[in-house]
Amino acid sequence: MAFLLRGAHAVDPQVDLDSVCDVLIDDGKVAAVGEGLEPPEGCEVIDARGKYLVPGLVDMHVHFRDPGFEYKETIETGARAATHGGFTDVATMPNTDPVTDTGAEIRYQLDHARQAGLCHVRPIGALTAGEKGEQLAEIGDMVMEGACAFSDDGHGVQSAGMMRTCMEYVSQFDRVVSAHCEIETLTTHGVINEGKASTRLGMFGWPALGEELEIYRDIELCRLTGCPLHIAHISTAKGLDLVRKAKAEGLPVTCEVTPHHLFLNEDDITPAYDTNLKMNPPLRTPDDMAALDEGILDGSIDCVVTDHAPHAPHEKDCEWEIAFFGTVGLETSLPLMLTKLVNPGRMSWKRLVEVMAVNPRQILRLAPVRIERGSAADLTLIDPTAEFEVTPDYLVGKSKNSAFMGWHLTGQATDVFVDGRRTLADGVVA
Ligand SMILES: NC(=O)N[C@@H](CC(=O)O)C(=O)O
Ligand SMILES: [Zn+2]
Ligand SMILES: [Zn+2]
Repeated sequence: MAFLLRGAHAVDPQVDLDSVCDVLIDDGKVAAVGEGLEPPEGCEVIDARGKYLVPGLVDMHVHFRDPGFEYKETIETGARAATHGGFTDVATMPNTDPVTDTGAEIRYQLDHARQAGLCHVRPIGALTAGEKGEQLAEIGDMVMEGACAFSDDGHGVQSAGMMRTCMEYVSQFDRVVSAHCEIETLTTHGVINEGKASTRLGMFGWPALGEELEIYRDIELCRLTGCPLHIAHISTAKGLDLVRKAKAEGLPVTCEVTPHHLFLNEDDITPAYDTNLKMNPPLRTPDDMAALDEGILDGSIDCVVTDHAPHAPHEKDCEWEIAFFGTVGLETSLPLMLTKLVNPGRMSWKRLVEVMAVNPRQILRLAPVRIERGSAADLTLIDPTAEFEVTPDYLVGKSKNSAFMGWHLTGQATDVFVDGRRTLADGVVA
């Protein structure tokens, strides 16, 4: 099937493209980019005037809960949510049951993703067997089967010696270690950021120091081992300063931020105590939020990820202390970035494409996708003016635990193409 997208504003900093043009998709590839293109026989013409066309969006940190917790999300329902959110690629974290720590588990995910037939699913393998932090996982086997990166996300690897071994081992392959930075002896029992929020509410605090110390440790291990390091869901101003310094020294260090840490802080938790605002790491202070905002705009933060963490109603509809950690995010990430940063003119479209498409592909060692002849036709078409409210019905994923429920947002993906197949058509998942 061929498609001619007419009159979209195409943005791709990789080929210095930022103009209104036509794009022809044929045989899974971008077949032509130009003005006044004529549709070949049997080609579907899509009126894309007023919309933006960008290289397909990538979310390099999601939890699809499959296998093991399919009541929260499956690879199929997660892929539907990703597609609805405008993504062509997602990288899935290995804290499944069993943990994704062997080649067979990587193959399971790729097989199920193929059956779903929507976005590309790029499995991240565990660093240690069972994410127990004791023995190396089958890292070589997982590379062979297609693991795009390695992480024990859900925890930090607590032992510095074990983390060193992991990084030495991974450094033999062209892969990055994504580190959930948290020293658990500092965060045990914590349910909310330590400081004003924990004191006022009388709840166990979760200190920023737990993240900052482990970021420091992992940067030094990166220096020692040469293994590329990616800091997952960075949430503190000091942690970001450490990443900035490491980058300035030329170390192979990158980091990501979530929309919830960019657009919410600990003061948003009261008065409602909405447990959808309980996540790991916790919402931090307004000052941390301001530092992350600066970091995503100035290039210190490399990409935006959702940490899409689906949970069932009974795991959230309870007291704050016992609620599970996490919020879904795939279907609100792009709309939030547009509403809060791009539409008000604080972030350029070029920068949006860098943080949501170009940089995550680089970090995951995926082939680049460009809006130029011959590239894979993995593309996202965006209506920056579409207004909607985040409601349970708007979310097509299996779980509805969104920290942004009830928000009014402007801008969303209308169409997605994956290898030239139209997986989202006028806002409807194929
Ligand atoms: N972020 C969360 O609050 N939860 C994640 C775990 C994680 O990303 O560390 C989960 O798997 O539920
Ligand atoms: Zn994590
Ligand atoms: Zn996570």
